[in-house]
Amino acid sequence: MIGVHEHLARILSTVRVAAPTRRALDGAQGCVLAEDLRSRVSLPGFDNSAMDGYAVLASDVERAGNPYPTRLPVEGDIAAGDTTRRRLRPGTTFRIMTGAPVPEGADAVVPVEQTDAGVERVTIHEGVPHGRHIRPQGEDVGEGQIVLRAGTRLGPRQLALAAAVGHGDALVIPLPRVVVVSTGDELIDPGQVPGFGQVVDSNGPMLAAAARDLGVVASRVGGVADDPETVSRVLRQQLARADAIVTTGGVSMGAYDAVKAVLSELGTVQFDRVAMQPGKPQGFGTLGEDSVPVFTLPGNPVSSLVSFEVFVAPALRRMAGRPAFESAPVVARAEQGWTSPSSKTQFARVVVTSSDSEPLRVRLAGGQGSHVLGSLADAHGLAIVAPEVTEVKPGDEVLVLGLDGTTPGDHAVAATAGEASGMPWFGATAVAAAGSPS
Ligand SMILES: Nc1nc2c(c(=O)[nH]1)N[C@H]1C(S)=C(S)[C@@H](COP(=O)(O)OP(=O)(O)OC[C@H]3O[C@@H](n4cnc5c(N)ncnc54)[C@H](O)[C@@H]3O)O[C@H]1N2
Ligand code: MOO
Repeated sequence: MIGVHEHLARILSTVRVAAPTRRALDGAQGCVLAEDLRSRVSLPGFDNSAMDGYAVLASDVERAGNPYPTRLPVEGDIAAGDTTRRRLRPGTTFRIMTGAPVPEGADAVVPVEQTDAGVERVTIHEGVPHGRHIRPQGEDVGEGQIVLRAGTRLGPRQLALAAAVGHGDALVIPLPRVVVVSTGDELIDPGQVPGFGQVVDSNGPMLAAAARDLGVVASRVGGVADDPETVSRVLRQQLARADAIVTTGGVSMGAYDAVKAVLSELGTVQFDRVAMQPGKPQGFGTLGEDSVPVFTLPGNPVSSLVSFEVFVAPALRRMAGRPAFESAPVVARAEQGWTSPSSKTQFARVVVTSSDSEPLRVRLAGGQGSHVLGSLADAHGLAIVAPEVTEVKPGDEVLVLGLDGTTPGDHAVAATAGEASGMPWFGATAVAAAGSPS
């Protein structure tokens, strides 16, 4: 038997970051940048108004107030999108909208609320100092400045910035395309009612969803018969469209374990018994001319999910140009005791709870058998119990790896502190403390 770290090390030293390719921003979400992006413009691109109001020379309105307001003639309107260059003559004003270019000669904007909102002439009740409510050109980003570094993952905010500074595309690491292949004569498609001896393919939808949750592209082939010729044909077909293949089932000691039979002859896949529970029978290697990584996961549903989280997810992140582990396990305290197999790393499915003042706490999410799907759906994380530990006692500290890309405790904080007390972070105090927009 080999250790979890040995199997993972072999995987991570084999998989490669995909070759960069240029993608339109709309198709680059979730990709990692393979180049530094420089701003092609300055942001804002021109001095513009932060308020709906009147562009003025501040000195013209400095005396405006009760009981003596200032009256100015309005030379016209400037709306956002107005591309005419205008000049403000001292002693006059333009009505201006938020985002519209400030006319040359104006050095402040009086918000409409401080006026009588006049169209031809405006009465200003309260003046503004020089520069007020003008967003100066280049205040945010300077032209030529590097705004996003190679290695940055493009999420909504990064895509917004890339677009705003003049880019329509970017050189990125493409998202790996994963194909999940479920093998087993007993499998039928989701939505069908199983007859005696039949089992619905739940691993396929689960692992494809887990891969998408991770931010890669996933598809699946369900119910592949436990017959070497069929498995071999399906794998060869999928090689053409896959950057990684994940199979489930057919890798233990059974007489009909076709995946093992086929891949023992093809490619570099090596089958090992990994000292972990669940997830003992594992295989990994590459296949085809392009050395596509192939992960053969055990068929038991919990075993396949744990194997995905521990071995496949880090590899896919690495292929996508991301760190293999983006969030470290957190420490939590066991609420109850449980046993763990000797000389194996145990990945126990746990429910995580938290309260404001105490450390995170965990309890087992129901039965721990490798086939137990009901409680798998309730779990928030996997408690990692070291091989030398055979018993976790109440109060012991354990490390917990989040499931579905979450950090353990996040959901618990939301559920306990949030819903129970009316989402205090959206409360009146929090909003007032955040200040007013400009
Ligand atoms: N003699 C031994 N038998 C077994 C050993 C062993 O060491 N010696 N290891 C056990 C362990 S541990 C595991 S894990 C399983 C792994 O088995 P396979 O990978 O060969 O998987 P199958 O036999 O095909 O299926 C196991 C189990 O999972 C169900 N299954 C399979 N695919 C799916 C799917 N897509 N969706 C839902 N459920 C699925 C299948 O019906 C079986 O019940 O081997 C032990 N045996
Ligand atoms: O590894 Mo099996 O996954 O122990 O049930």
